Amino acid sequence: MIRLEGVAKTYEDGTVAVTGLDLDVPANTLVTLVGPSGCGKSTILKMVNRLIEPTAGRIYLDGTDVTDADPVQLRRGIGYVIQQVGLFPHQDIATNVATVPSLLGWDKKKARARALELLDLVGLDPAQFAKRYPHQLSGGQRQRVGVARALAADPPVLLMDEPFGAVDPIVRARLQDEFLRLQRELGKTVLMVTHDIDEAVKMGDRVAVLAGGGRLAQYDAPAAVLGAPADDFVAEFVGGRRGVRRLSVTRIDPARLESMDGIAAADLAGTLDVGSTLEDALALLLREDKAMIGVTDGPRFLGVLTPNGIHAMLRADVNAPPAD
Ligand SMILES: Nc1ncnc2c1ncn2[C@@H]1O[C@H](COP(=O)(O)OP(=O)(O)OP(=O)(O)O)[C@@H](O)[C@H]1O
Repeated sequence: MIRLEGVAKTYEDGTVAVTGLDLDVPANTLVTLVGPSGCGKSTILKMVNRLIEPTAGRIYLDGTDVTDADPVQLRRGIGYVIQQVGLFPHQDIATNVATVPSLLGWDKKKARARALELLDLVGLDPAQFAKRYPHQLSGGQRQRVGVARALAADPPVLLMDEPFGAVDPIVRARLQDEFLRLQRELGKTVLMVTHDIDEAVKMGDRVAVLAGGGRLAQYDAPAAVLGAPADDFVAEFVGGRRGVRRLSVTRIDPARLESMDGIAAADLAGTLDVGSTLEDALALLLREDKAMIGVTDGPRFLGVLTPNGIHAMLRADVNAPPAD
C-alpha cells in the first residue's frame, strides 16, 4: 500500500503545490485523484516515484520510506503510465514494452516473451503489433502500449497520470472498461490522476477530491462523493448532475426487488445481471419503453426492478443524504 503522511511541496519559485497531505491507498485498490487544473495532482504522483522530492512529510510504499530508496530502483518497481505515453520512436513495440524487464536484467528471450504476453493482455495482437513502430499506431493503441509497458515487470504499484486523456470519448470509454477488467484480474495498487469526475467515480474504488494547494477535500467511495459531498467545494466540483452520475456508481440491490407474481414475461424490458448499475437498468427501461426489468444472478431469477426500486436503491445507497 501507499501512505502519504503530511506531504508538502513548495516549488523553488514559491508555488505551493501541496500542503500537509495525508492519504492511504490500500493494497489492491484503485484510488483516483481528481481536482481542478493546477491543484497538485501530478505533483503528488511524481513525489511517490520521486521524480519530484517533497518539501516535507513522508511517503511509504509497503511500509518502506521511499526517500530511503534508490530512486532508479524504486521507479523500476513502480509502473508509471502518462498521457503522452513517451514510447521510444526508434524501437518497435515489443522492445518498448520490454524496457523495464531489460533494465532489470531479464534475459532477452524472457523479456520478449513477457512483452508479447502483455500486448495480448491489453488487446493488441502480438503478431500484428509487436514489430510495428510507435508512429504506426493510433492514439488508443499507443495508450494500450503504455499500459502494457507499465505492467511488464509486474510491479505491485501503478501510478497513472491521465492515462486515457489523449483519445476520443469512445476509445476512452473502451480503454477504461478494459483497464477495469484487467484490474479485476491483476489487483494492483493503483493511484490514478484525472481531472474528469466521471472518470474518477467510474474507475476508483475510492476517490480523493483535491482542492487548490493539494488540500484533500474528501476521500470516500464514489457513491459517497456524489451522494454526500463533504463541503461546497466538492459539491460544486462534482456538479449539479451528481444525482444522475450516482446511477452509474450504484449497483442493483437484490434486497429491494419486487416479486414476479402476476407479471407476464412480456411486461419485462429484458433481464440484467445483479452486478449491473442503475444506469444500465434505466437505459434498458427507457430503450424498451417498459417499466420492469427481470434481475438474474447467473441462472437464478432474483426478482423485478421498477423505477420505484431504482429510486429506493439510490436513496438507500451507503452514505447517501437522508431522503427528503
Ligand atoms: N516545476 C515547477 N515549478 C513551479 N511550479 C510548478 C512546477 N510544476 C508545477 N508547478 C505548479 O504547481 C501547481 C500544481 O501543479 P500540478 O502539475 O501538480 O497540478 P495538476 O493538478 O496535475 O494540474 P493539471 O490537471 O492541470 O495537470 C500548479 O500551480 C503548477 O503551476
